Parts: sequence; C-alpha cells; structure tokens
Amino acid sequence: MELFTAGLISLEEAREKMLAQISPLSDVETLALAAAAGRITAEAVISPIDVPPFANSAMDGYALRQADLNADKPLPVAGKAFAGAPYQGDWPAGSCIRIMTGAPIPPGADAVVMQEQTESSDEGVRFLAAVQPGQNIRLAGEDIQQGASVLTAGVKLGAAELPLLASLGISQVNVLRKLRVAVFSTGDELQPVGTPLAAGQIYDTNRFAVHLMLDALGCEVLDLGIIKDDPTALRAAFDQADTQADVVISSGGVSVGEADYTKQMLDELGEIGFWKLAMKPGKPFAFGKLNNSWFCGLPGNPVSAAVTFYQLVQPLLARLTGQQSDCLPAKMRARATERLKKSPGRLDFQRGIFCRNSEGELEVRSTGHQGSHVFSSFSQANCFIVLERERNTVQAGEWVEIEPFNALLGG
Ligand SMILES: Nc1nc2c(c(=O)[nH]1)N[C@H]1C(S)=C(S)[C@@H](COP(=O)(O)OP(=O)(O)OC[C@H]3O[C@@H](n4cnc5c(N)ncnc54)[C@H](O)[C@@H]3O)O[C@H]1N2
Ligand code: MOO
Repeated sequence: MELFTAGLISLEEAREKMLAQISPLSDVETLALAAAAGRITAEAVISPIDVPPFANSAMDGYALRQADLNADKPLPVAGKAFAGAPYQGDWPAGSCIRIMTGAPIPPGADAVVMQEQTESSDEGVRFLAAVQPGQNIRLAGEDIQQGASVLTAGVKLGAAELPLLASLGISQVNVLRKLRVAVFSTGDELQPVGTPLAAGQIYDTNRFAVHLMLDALGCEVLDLGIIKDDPTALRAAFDQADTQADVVISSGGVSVGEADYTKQMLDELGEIGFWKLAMKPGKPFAFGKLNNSWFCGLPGNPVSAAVTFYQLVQPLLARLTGQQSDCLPAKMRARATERLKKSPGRLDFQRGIFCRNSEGELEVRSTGHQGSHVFSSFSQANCFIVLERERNTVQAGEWVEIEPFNALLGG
C-alpha cells in the first residue's frame, strides 16, 4: 500500500495550499434586491434607519401611564391607536388608550397591557394583573440601530438576508460580479446526452454534474463541451477557457494513461500547484494556474469528479468570491450499522445514509458498492462517511465521522 500512496498530499494540505494563493475578486456591481439572490456582498451593509423605527405595541390591548393606575377605579378609554394610524390629540390624565399590535406608542405611555389581562365595562378598563414598566413596548432601534452593520462583506444573499435589507428600505446592494467558470470534459469515449452510443462509448456525466453545481453556486458557466483526447484540441480548449474565465474546470485525463494529457497541458501552458491527493475517490485531482485563470483538473470517474468538485472546487470558488465560509458542512459522529470496507493510505469519502435511531443516536450505513464509477450512490446517499487515511475496515458498531451533504448534493 505504501508504494502506491507515498508522495500523495493530504486533502487538508491541498486545500490550504490552494486557498493560500487565492485572493477574492474585486469587481463590484450594484443590483436591485430582487436580482441579488445568490450573490455575495462586496462590502458591509449599514442600516440607514432604526428598526423598529418607532416605539410600538407588541400586543393588542391598552396603553397606559402607570401613574394613572388605581385598583379601585377603571380607566376610561380616551381613543384608539392602530398600526399605521397613531393616536391623535390630547390624552387626558386618568385614562388609557386602546392600542393594536404594531401601533405607535402614544407619547407618555409606559406600558401596554394585553387585552386578555383586562376587563372592560361601560365605566372603562380594569387591569387584572400586575403591570411592569415598559411591558409590551417594542423600543425604537431595539432590533437594529441606525448606523449598525447588518451584514459583513462576503455574505451570500438569500431568503434570510434579502428580506432583512428590504426591512431597512435598502433597494440596491453592492455585490461581487459573478465568477466566470469554463468547463469541459475530455475523452474520446464521451457522447453528449441525446445522441446514440456506439460500441465503447459512454455518456458525459461529469460536465453535466459540474455545470449543475456551478449553476447552484451562482457562477456564469462557459460550457466548452467534450474535447477529444488530442493535444491540439486540448490546447485550443485550454487557451479559450483561460482567456474567457476566472476558473477552468476539466474532467478526465489526469491520471497516468497514454491518452491522459490534461496534466501535461497544465504543465505546458501554466503551472502545476499540486497533483495527486491521498483521498479516495479523487486521487489524480490536479490544481494549478494558467495565464489568467485558476485550473482544476477533476478525475474522469464520475464519483471522483463530483467528490473533488465538492471538497476542493467548492471552497476555491467560495474563497474567490470572498465568502467567509468554505461552504462545507460541519462533520458529525455516527455509529456504523454495518462493516465498511476500507484500505489504508487514502482519506475515504464513502457515500452513506444517516439517520437518528430510536435511542436518539446518529447511525449510518453504506449505499453499497463504493466504486468511483458508481454515480447512483449519490442519489441514495445523504452524507459522506469520512474514513481517516490510516483507518482500516470499520466493524459494525464502531463510530465514524460523517459529513451531511449540503444543498449542492441535495442535502
Ligand atoms: N495506472 C493507474 N491507473 C489509474 C490510476 C493510477 O493511479 N494508476 N488512478 C485511477 C484513478 S484513482 C482514477 S480516479 C482514474 C482517473 O483517471 P482520469 O482522470 O485520467 O480519467 P479517464 O481515464 O479519462 O477516465 C476514467 C474513467 O471515467 C470515465 N469518464 C471520464 N470522463 C467521464 C465523463 N465526463 N462522464 C462519465 N464518465 C467519464 C472514463 O470513461 C473512465 O472509465 O484513473 C485510474 N487509473
Ligand atoms: O481516486 Mo479514483 O477517484 O480512486 O477512482
């Protein structure tokens, strides 16, 4: 085993090496909120107003001045305050104001009593419970103060963030431009979907998978199709991709076969950062720099391509767009319900199905055959079972690390 894994770098080392070289894009665009979903903030967003903008009632009930409370005497109702229609006029001493949720607190009121804690009669309103100063009053600026930073730079805008900006009256936001990513598959055996297969041919899975994941990550995709295992055709694809994109992603041809030209091209047209990782699947992943772009050479086996995209390209794209997170979910521990075969020497990303058992403990089972060509394992799985490099076969009942899939893989 040593013979075949010596010289392979660890996934952590590869990620660190890759991310250390990369600085985020600096091109900024201003977009209307509705067009900004999925985009990344280019700078901190500052609140132009207090939220709430004025003190208002948290309950339907009565606003009062505590000094007016008298256990023996109900308070007559001086008038009403609605959300959008404040109480107008003088407020006579010894009275209260009927108030609805969201209505501005009448000046001088120091508490709101919910109507369930009152009793109304022709004489006025009796307050049945003790009243605390300030109760049921939402103060101006209690959620967000004018001038406060509500989002930092590097935040992906979605359903949690954009409505927040809308609540502040912000109609436009400064975001980074979309990353341009070129993608192509290499291999004489590959056919696009929708064409018949001749003997020895297979359908191109990887370009489709990568395209989908890039779409989900909000990239602008330049799809260069299928490139033959031919140095001249490959060189042309590399050149076109490099002049048009920030990142170039290929699949296939990164191993050591006689038609595996990808790494050779990277070496010729750019610079290899690293090649060959101690991970399974994904060993021959290649990373480097071309003249104008970063290059990621995914292995041809479809599971290997998807796993390396997920574990390496995803954090790379996150760094390029200045995101603070690498977008990978936190790991958890689960008990293996069955034996998991593993050879030592490479960090293994098996596909698994985890759930909580009747004792409330997380448990995980394998999707079955773990070959790098078994793409169906993804559609059954909801997590990776991450088996450390030096670990051997796992026995049923042992604890293992799992990494639940994020939205990119349907998690
Ligand atoms: N002597 C060795 N052979 C191999 C090694 C090794 O270390 N020594 N590594 C193996 C590992 S691990 C992997 S992973 C593969 C990766 O090889 P390549 O990146 O060169 O990929 P190809 O040879 O082009 O293809 C591998 C496999 O995947 C199929 N494929 C390729 N592209 C696609 C695509 N777009 N969609 C669907 N399927 C694709 C291709 O037909 C092959 O079956 O190398 C091992 N070999
Ligand atoms: O790394 Mo390969 O991806 O083991 O099949």
